[in-house]
Amino acid sequence: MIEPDFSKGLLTTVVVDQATKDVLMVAWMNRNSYQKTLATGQTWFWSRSRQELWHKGATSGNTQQVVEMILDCDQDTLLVKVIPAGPACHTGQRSCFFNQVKNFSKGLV
Ligand SMILES: N=c1c2ncn([C@@H]3O[C@H](COP(=O)(O)OP(=O)(O)OP(=O)(O)O)[C@@H](O)[C@H]3O)c2ncn1[C@@H]1O[C@H](COP(=O)(O)O)[C@@H](O)[C@H]1O
Ligand SMILES: [Mg+2]
Ligand SMILES: [Zn+2]
Repeated sequence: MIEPDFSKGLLTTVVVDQATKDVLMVAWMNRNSYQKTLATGQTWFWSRSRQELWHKGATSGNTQQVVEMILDCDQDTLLVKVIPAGPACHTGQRSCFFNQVKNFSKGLV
């Protein structure tokens, strides 16, 4: 099995909805959370702010069932395709990405 490269630190992890392809959240994994994710089929992260192992949904119930894990070309970023049990974001939004900065698409073809 291909192995992640932890030599530069935590694995940046992009979580997408398997069905809609929406980006749900970006978080970080250490070796332990990576192994836990592989072993359990649910997402586990290393919370940088709380400095603790974090099983996504442990308190909210909004766990993420892993469908596929893909490493990028140099193995330092992980894409995880999931089936979410509920909103990914602690605000209740489905995705953490709802703060539109600017939309340049008007007038583009
Ligand atoms: N549930 C979430 C959650 N879901 C998605 N995210 C995103 O995950 C990112 C990475 O989390 P980190 O803890 O590593 O946060 P960070 O970016 O280093 O620092 P902060 O943003 O926390 O200041 C956050 O920036 C959010 O964009 C969340 N970040 C934090 N939580 C908290 O996690 C706790 C447990 O929630 P559940 O796992 O759903 O039970 C609750 O206290 C939630 O407030
Ligand atoms: Mg943050
Ligand atoms: Zn969020």
